[in-house]
Order: sequence, then structure tokens, then C-alpha cells
Amino acid sequence: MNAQVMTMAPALRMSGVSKTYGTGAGTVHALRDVSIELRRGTFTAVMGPSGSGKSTFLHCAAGLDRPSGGQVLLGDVELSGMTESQLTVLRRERIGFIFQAYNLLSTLTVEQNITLPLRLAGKRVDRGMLTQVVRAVGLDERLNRLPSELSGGQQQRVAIARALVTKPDAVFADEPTGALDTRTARQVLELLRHVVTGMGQTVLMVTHDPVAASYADSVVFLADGQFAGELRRPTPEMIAERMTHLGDRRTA
Ligand SMILES: Nc1ncnc2c1ncn2[C@@H]1O[C@H](COP(=O)(O)OP(=O)(O)OP(=O)(O)O)[C@@H](O)[C@H]1O
Repeated sequence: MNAQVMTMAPALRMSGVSKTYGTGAGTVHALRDVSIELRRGTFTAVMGPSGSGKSTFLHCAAGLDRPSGGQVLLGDVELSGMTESQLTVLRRERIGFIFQAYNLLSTLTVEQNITLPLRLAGKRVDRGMLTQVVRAVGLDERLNRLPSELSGGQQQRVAIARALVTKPDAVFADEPTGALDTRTARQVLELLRHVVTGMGQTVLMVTHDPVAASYADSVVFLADGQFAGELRRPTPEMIAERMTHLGDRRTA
């Protein structure tokens, strides 16, 4: 990492974030006092049992949902206090999203899908950036195809290219390999690893899969809406072991 990157604000900073749903006796505390800082050029996985708050965490971090308390900063921009339309622009221009269901538009070509965020933002397509992104994901030969003419893994590569094309502050991935077979999933995870190591992007990925999480620099664990530890440079076995204990704690 060069000196300039080190002096920049973290890609994401969350301080004391909480999220409650409902009121009175039916209140659900989906997140409790969650704080995290994602340095630029890092790959972080979020794991936890079902209902532990992973999606809520991702949605609050990405401006898709508003926390009930605490602060979320994307780069140097604070999300609380932004209007819905400001958040929409922020998500479009400064955040990349990758979902399990690739969410490609079936009538648009690969190139049109990839450049859609730029066109929605009324921005010129930077051919140099497009070429770099398309090469990184290995789709140079398929720019004029329609999504239906691609395999699942290739469609997810289009979604990854689309997430990168605006040079976002952070890329948020929600179970990005959930719909893929093991071999294709590995290829997509290697690509995400390259996006971080080779291109300097910042990636936050929610996953249930210890193997997927092991591609990250660090794994943070959620249990009952709270952070319950972190593993740096973990193996799938270390992650699976920690997940077992989280399960124990929840049911204890
Ligand atoms: N819109 C909502 N209204 C009420 N409760 C909600 C809502 N969204 C989430 N919750 C509750 O908040 C808690 C955390 O949910 P969340 O979806 O963030 O968990 P998760 O870890 O992503 O789960 P999973 O792995 O099953 O997707 C759960 O108890 C859930 O039932």
C-alpha cells in the first residue's frame, strides 16, 4: 500500500451503530453498538448465524437502510442526515453492489449492463477504466452478448465489473457465490481477491461459507446483533470452528 492510500480516510467507518425494528415488547435489536473501520484496499468477510444481523449490517453500511443510532461514514461523507435522493446518488456513484442473484438487465448487452451505473449518473464512459475492468473480470470477448447467453459465473463477473466501473469507495457483496457451483464460486472469489490486491478496491462480503470467507483478509463475526470477534488471515477450518462456538453461545 502506498503512502497516499495510507493517509486517506478509511473506506467505511461505523461507530456505535444500532438498528431496532418495531416498538414495545416486540422490539427486535438487529444491531447493537456496532463499530468497524474498513481500510482502503482490504477484503473483509462478515459471518454469523442466521438472524445475527448480517444483512442489517450490510444495509446500514451501504446506505440502503437507516440506523436507529450511531454514525456511518463512507469515505469522508456522513450518511445520517442525507435525504433519500442524496442516498440514491451516493449509492450509485460511490458504492458497488454484488448480490447472489446477479440482477442484470436481460435486454441489455454485457457492456451496457456494466456501464449502466455511469449512464444513470449521466457520466461519460471512461474507455480506459472500462477496458481495465472488463479485462480484470475476463469478459473482453463477450461484451456484445446478452446475460442469457452467459453461464452463472460469467453473469456474476458482469455484476462485479458493474460494481467496479464507477471506482466506488467500497464494494458490498451479499452472498456473491451463493448461486454458483464450487468451482465457479472459487473463480469468482479469486476475482474478488484480485479486485482488492490488484486493483486496490475495498470489499465487504457477507457469506455463510467458511471457504468463501477465507479469501478475505479478515473475518468479523456477528452474534445477536453484536460483533463477536475477528479472525485475520483465517483458514476455512478456523472460521468453521469459530462459527460452531457462536452457535453454542446463541443457543446456550
Ligand atoms: N424489516 C424487518 N422488520 C422486523 N425485523 C427485522 C427486519 N429485518 C430484519 N429483522 C430482524 O432483525 C434480525 C437480524 O436480521 P438480519 O436479516 O440482519 O440477519 P442475517 O444475519 O442477515 O440473517 P440470515 O443469515 O438468515 O439472512 C432478525 O431477528 C430479523 O428477524
